[in-house]
Amino acid sequence: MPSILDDIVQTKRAEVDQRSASVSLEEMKARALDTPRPRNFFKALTQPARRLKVIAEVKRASPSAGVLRDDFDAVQIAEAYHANGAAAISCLTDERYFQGRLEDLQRIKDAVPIPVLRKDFLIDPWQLYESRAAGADAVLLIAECLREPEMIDLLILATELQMTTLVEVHDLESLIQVKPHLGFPLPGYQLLGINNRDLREMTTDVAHTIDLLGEVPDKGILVSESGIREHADVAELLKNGVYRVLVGESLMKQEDPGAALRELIHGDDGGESFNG
Ligand SMILES: O=P(O)(O)OC[C@@H](O)[C@@H](O)c1c[nH]c2ccccc12
Repeated sequence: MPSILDDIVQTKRAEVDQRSASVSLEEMKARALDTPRPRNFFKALTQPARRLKVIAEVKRASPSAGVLRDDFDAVQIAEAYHANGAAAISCLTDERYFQGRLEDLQRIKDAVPIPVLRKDFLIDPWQLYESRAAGADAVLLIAECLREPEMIDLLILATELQMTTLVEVHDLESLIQVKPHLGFPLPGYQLLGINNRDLREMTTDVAHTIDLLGEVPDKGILVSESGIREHADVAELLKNGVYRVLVGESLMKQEDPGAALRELIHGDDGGESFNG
């Protein structure tokens, strides 16, 4: 069954062709190498181990949910996330499907001291240079969007650029395919994301992460992504040894995303904390 990913990737290819016609690969590379060294996203997510780490996502809209909030100030939301316990920020930069902007990432990077992930559909080296030039500390590579040799090339380039890669899979097959490349070309640069959202059915189920755990080579680099709505979801993941989560929609939909993040981390009884 075709998924929306096929459409998105096609749009991205056209976008990259168009944009690289006005800014050449060489020029983008020069801009990237002229940017300060990235913050260590990998370390922020893995140290100390066995401690809940939340990547809080700044996302205005999504194909599955439409516009998530009307009053949207990317920097203000990122600052609220930082003040309420986020280990890192994820910023959607895709314009067409998520109403994001690369400029949001740039402004967030300047405003908060924690590392920032560029959440987009990255399929071409030009986009990795562009990410680094915009201040991204980490990039997303989605296994279902890339052939294996493309994944390998992009993993090498991201590492050369000193950015962490979040390697995302949904399907079991993709997980089996990417497994040997985690820790490549250098350990300490790749995290594994399991996306709980089924892009064909447009459904999410947190249990999906737990279902795939048997094939996860190292839980210490695992991030459970999507559909995490409340503290009970986090508690269930922690019980299964999953300490890292990526959360967007459930926070963005609340009037006060910072307070929502605090509640997600600690539970609304205010007492029980997995963060100590
Ligand atoms: O908003 P949610 O359900 O909390 O999910 C966040 C994040 O996992 C989701 O935005 C996402 C996961 N993988 C992606 C790839 C591209 C764009 C977006 C995504």
